[in-house]
Amino acid sequence: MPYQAGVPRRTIYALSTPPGKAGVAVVRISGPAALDVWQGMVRLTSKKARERGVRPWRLERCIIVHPETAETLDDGLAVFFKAPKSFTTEDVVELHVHSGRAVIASILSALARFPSCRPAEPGEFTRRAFEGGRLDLTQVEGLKDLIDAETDTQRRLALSAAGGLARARFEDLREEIIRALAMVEAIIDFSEGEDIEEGVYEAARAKVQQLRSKIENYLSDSRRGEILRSGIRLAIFGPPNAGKSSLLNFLAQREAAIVTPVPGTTRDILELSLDIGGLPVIVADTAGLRHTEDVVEQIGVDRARNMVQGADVSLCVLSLPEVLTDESRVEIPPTLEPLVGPDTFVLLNKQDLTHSVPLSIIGDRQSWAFSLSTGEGTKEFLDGFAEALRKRYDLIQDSQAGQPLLTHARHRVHLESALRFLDAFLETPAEHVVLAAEELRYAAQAVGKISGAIGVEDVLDSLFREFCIGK
Ligand SMILES: Nc1nc2c(ncn2[C@@H]2O[C@H](COP(=O)(O)OP(=O)(O)OP(=O)(O)O)[C@@H](O)[C@H]2O)c(=O)[nH]1
Ligand SMILES: [K+]
Ligand SMILES: [Mg+2]
Repeated sequence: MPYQAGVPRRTIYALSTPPGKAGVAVVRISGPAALDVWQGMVRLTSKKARERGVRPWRLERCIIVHPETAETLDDGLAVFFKAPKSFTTEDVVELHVHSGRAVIASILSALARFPSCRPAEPGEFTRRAFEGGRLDLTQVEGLKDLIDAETDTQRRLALSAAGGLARARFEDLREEIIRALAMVEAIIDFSEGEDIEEGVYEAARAKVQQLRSKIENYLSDSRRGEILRSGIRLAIFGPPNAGKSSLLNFLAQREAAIVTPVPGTTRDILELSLDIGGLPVIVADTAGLRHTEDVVEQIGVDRARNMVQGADVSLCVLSLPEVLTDESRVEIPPTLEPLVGPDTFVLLNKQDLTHSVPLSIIGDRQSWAFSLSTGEGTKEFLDGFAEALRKRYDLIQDSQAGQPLLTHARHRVHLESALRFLDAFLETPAEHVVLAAEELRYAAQAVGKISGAIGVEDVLDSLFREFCIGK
């Protein structure tokens, strides 16, 4: 339930670690009655600690007792986070206990004895952190992405969002729009009969021009952030029997796809989520592309083409002995030409079947020659390919500067709408200054929606005073 002023909040509790047998479980309690829970259930083990009383932010040895019967439920540790310096910004108590079904059940049912406490709803601790202003929406998303992260890149991306990088950038943007708005508002308020400094409207326009290129800059990230968060979609394609399914199996390190000497083995698309050099990649194996009378195979071929066209990255696998010319050059088979773009990676498989070394590949596409049968050249491919992906997604290791900002489609939607409002402002002639101001207000709101901030009046008031207005 969202926070309502004047309505006292219930204290919530939940097991914050996964249920099951484990060394430690954490039960979290947040809200005004957290200290009552401490008084009722935590008995500090050391006499000294008992004499000192509750000290916030310190992990204390204790036994956990039932608040009514005083029966010992477990032996563990407890910590009190005093508001507002806690995750939720409320008083929080954490009980670190043994993770066993009966222990947890006894503690949760003891907590239910407090009339001011109730079990937390899913995500409610984070929701309180958001309502308490501890986290904005981008941080909430970052936190969720962090928990879901399966590769190093995703972890890094989520961690910087959770740490407030996106929040700070969007907040800056919103404040700058409000500054421009304050300039325009000044014109409205002071135009009648009073002198206003020359060129204020022009200054506001110049500022909006700047902001618009900043936003465009954020938007022109080739959707890197979203792609990295959800996984790079990679399509493996090529003629039948080139070794596409063998490649998928090599990348997955298991026999995921059927491999046979029969051309046309793969028909349906087979997708796997893999970690390639720390990057999340959704790899799709596809049917070999060739002309066929077989209806089923034809469907597979159509699907393969669509897959390649819709993928973020495509990898063309060819059988080296089949594409090598007499002059040791590689020729892309004409049937594949339309699908092989300048960004397509080319893999020349079955190097074990030929003695000649390929001299060049048409164009300057990145390519590797190897043999999936003998393993020759596969390590070089894997390292080089991961490096190429990192380069393509512009990931400068451990540098926040290289990290894309927009990790959710939602961010893009709001930024695009902000851009439209800024454009509308720029198109509004100076004599319609009231309408122009309205566009800027919408633009600020659109950016505010990214972080979940609402209302601009507060910031407006304080910023308004900063402006130098003629007397
Ligand atoms: N000599 C040699 N044979 C290979 C190599 N890689 C794969 N093969 C063999 O080539 C045949 C075809 O391999 P697949 O992986 O099924 O090829 P594909 O491209 O998926 O074929 P389709 O699904 O039919 O389009 C199999 O018999 C593999 O064992 C290699 O590097 N050298
Ligand atoms: K095959
Ligand atoms: Mg196959």
